[in-house]
Amino acid sequence: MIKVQNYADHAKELKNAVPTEPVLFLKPPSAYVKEGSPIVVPLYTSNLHHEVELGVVIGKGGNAISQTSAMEHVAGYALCLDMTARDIQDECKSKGLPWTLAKAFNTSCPVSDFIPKERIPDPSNVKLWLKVNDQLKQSGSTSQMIFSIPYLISYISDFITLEEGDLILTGTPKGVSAVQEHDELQAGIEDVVTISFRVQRQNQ
Ligand SMILES: CC(=O)CC(=O)C(=O)O
Ligand SMILES: [Mg+2]
Repeated sequence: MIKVQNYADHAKELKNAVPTEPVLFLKPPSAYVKEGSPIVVPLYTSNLHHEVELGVVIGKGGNAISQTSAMEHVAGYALCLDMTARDIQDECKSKGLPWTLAKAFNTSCPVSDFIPKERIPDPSNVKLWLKVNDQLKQSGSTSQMIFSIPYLISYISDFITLEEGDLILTGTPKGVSAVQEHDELQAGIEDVVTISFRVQRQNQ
């Protein structure tokens, strides 16, 4: 699974520079969690953030994919949460270390069921939202993305050969915040899907 930083308002709220090229990082398959199972907060973080994101599911692999043909490689979408241990990420950033423990731990990527491509005819203009315990925290549109989906597919495939089943998370809009044990996270793509996950602390 490949991840990017892609919304100027989120970069600003974290006091990061607005990226001029996509910032890429990876999550392993063990990061996936489906509804019915909890998001487990690792013992080593005290500042776990939600980030709601549109996920793009690759149907046809390839490398050096052109922007014009990029959408032919898309099978569909998923609504995803990029759970991020912000305290660990800040520490890694200050030391120039990779973000692996901040981003790639078990259950760090809650996902919806697969959404066929036809259900989102215009992925460049869909509304995403996230609530914590019924309180709205994130509300944005993929129209605010810095880099379009065709650009991301083309850019990534120049460095990493894309394979069928790969999932590209396309970045989060502003409004990220810390979650606590027993919180209920609900998120949605307007008129398409909603998901719901409970937060649980890892056992000592
Ligand atoms: C700073 C980040 O955590 C980047 C990220 O994941 C994003 O969605 O933006
Ligand atoms: Mg993210």
